[in-house]
Amino acid sequence: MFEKSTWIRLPRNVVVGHGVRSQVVDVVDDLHLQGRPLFVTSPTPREVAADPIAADFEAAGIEPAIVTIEKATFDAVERVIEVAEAEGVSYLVGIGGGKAIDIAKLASHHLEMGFCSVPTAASHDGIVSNRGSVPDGDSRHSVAAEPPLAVVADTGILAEAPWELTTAGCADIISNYTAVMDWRLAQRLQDVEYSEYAAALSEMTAEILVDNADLIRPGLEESAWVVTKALMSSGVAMSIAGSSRPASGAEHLFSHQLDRLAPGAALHGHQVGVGSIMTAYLHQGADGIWRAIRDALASIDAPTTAAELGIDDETVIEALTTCHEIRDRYTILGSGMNERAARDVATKTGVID
Ligand SMILES: NC(=O)C1=CN([C@@H]2O[C@H](COP(=O)(O)OP(=O)(O)OC[C@H]3O[C@@H](n4cnc5c(N)ncnc54)[C@H](OP(=O)(O)O)[C@@H]3O)[C@@H](O)[C@H]2O)C=CC1
Ligand SMILES: O=C(CO)COP(=O)(O)O
Ligand SMILES: [Zn+2]
Repeated sequence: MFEKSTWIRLPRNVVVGHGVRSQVVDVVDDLHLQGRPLFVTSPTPREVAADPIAADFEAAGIEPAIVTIEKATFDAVERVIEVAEAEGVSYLVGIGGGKAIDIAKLASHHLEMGFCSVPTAASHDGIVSNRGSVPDGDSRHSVAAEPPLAVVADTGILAEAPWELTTAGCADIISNYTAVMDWRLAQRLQDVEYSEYAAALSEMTAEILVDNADLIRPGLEESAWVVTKALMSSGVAMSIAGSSRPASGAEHLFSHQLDRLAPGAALHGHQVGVGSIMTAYLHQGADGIWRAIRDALASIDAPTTAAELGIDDETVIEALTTCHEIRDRYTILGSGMNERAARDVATKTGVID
């Protein structure tokens, strides 16, 4: 008898466009969310978005509680939970980059409350996904969490955010190519759970972004539009899969390990982009897609070398040779690369000198 079942949890309202920040009140109303919200934000997003949105709520007769967090830590998640309980709020709104949104996501999961995502930076595909990522001891990768009930992405705000945040979001999407290669490999060799729909959506998202790379330029609001739609699509692929597999393979292992070895040196998306150049080479060799990935990254001003990441060559080698250990996720790295092989791929792809 066929007994498989699946739950795909997706946002109900996705609103993207110029000036849609002022529609957060309407979106919440449309979802029939009652009572007071708790806004979870961080310092700059508070100024550019959370305070004006709070004014819209006040004008509608709803007084939001606000927590401003400085760092993505479990202490911050605890603080948000405490404030939510003390203020008697009934839903959360994460307003900011990945830090604020992931903290709101994890807190809402714990509180069993709905939450809405209002990104102020198109910096990675966690803005829509059902995955939350907050450093936990040595662990840096995402865990299952609450997906947002709604996403409101104001392209006016996203276009004014620092350009490198947008190029990081693009690179996170471009890395879907190698994430899907790893997922297919793991399915063939380890029979891991696999969704052709999620894999196809993730790959197609990377393709569309690369095909539109010439629209991705600083100061162009259309760039924010193209990138945000890709981030949404990639987040949906993760929700369909019920895991981050469609958007996270060995290139993400490499990035998570860099986060431990060189904390804060580079943005998540930039690290996975450089990782993707190398893991594409490992999958397909010299004549494969690695050059196209490198050229697409270069064309949008994303880093393609260790030096551009601000990370030294030896740290790249250490991350490459150890990152297979950090998670139970089968990838092209198998049971690990030795130092010579790591140096070879990093040199041949120009990531190190
Ligand atoms: N859930 C998932 O699948 C994933 C989650 N992540 C998580 O996301 C976080 C990283 O995300 P990221 O967005 O880079 O980090 P942040 O939220 O820290 O934002 C990066 C920087 O951009 C600033 N900023 C945000 N929006 C604007 C704006 N509109 N204008 C000017 N500055 C702005 C922030 O300011 P300020 O410091 O004032 O807040 C911060 O300094 C990490 O915690 C990581 O673990 C990463 C990948 C995937
Ligand atoms: O960043 C992600 C997808 O782009 C999430 O992946 P991880 O599960 O590896 O954290
Ligand atoms: Zn990512």
